[in-house]
Amino acid sequence: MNVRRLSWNHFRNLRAGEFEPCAGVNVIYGQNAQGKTNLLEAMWLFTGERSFRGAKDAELVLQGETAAALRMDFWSEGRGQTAKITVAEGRRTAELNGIPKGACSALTGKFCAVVFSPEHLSLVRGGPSLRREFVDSALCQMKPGYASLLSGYNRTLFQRNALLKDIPRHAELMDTLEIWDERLSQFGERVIRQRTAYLKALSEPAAGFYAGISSNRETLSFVYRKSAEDLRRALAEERREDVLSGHTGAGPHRDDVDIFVSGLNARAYASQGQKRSVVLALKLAEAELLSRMTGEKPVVFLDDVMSELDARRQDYLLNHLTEFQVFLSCCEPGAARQMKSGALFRMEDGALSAVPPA
Ligand SMILES: Nc1ncnc2c1ncn2[C@@H]1O[C@H](COP(=O)(O)OP(=O)(O)OP(=O)(O)O)[C@@H](O)[C@H]1O
Repeated sequence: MNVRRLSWNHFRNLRAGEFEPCAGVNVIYGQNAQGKTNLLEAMWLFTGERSFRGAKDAELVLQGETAAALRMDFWSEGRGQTAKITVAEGRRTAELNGIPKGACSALTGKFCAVVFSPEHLSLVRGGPSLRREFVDSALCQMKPGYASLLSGYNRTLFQRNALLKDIPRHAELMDTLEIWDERLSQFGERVIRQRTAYLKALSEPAAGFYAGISSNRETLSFVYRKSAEDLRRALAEERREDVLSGHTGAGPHRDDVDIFVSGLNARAYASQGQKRSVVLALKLAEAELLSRMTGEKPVVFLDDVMSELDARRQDYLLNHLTEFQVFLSCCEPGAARQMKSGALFRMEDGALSAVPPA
């Protein structure tokens, strides 16, 4: 899968323009606030997902204008395809190969990508919910039934928590808790099984990418940490505490993923560069698993990834991710000039220009 050509009109600070990236690594450099992330965001929207910055649709339109338009020619499913996105009146609509598709989510699965942005560092630095979210959103993409399983679990959890809050005022409700415990543990055990299996599959490519990024000097591993070994039993044993707190204390909504760099917990011990490398390895491994499933290599967007990485790690990203089409944004073109192949572009005040090889 790769992007052949992108054109834009009134998308954020990108007024009107187009570019034709190469099939390998494309480096977009420029000073702060020139539009590099905006360009990656424009391409990312063709995955059918929301902006990776969590932006509202109305914010995507150039200030003072009423609509933004994007057009992407890309290679997917063995043929050239064209998709268009229009952002107007606060919503995004799409067209694929000349056919109007309505909401942009209709593009899901047509153009696949993974993205690293500095906010994703909280995957290592932040609390457990972000790590659960990473696994859950990957599973939602890969396993069609997972989203409904997860929402079944969350719905049941919500209902059990509501009941826990009612019990102090209506003691007779205590007897009904058992039904919810049974339902919750059935959903919960399936969620745990799926997450564990995904992380097991992810561990080999993630370890491989991390070994590459660290020039084989460090290792990456992770384990799924359950809040209870036996969920059914934990729910029964902790009923009294749950009633007192009004919350369910055990279950996949409390689980975590422990990440280790060379055997040490990354959240507590990893350096800034190591944390960045961990997130990169996880994202690339996610791309690898997606490609094993779909038979297509997703496009990789790396926003502002180079800072805090030493020369060897930068070299890995620029010269060793040969299987993927990569878009990488950075402030300084220095490291990119060491690229053995690939293309270099300069972004200045929303205008993109190709920089000829030195
Ligand atoms: N809807 C919009 N209309 C006009 N300008 C916008 C809009 N949205 C964002 N911008 C402008 O785009 C610029 C930011 O672009 P972007 O986030 O792509 O920067 P960047 O080149 O990635 O910078 P950095 O290196 O700091 O991350 C800012 O100047 C911002 O004001």
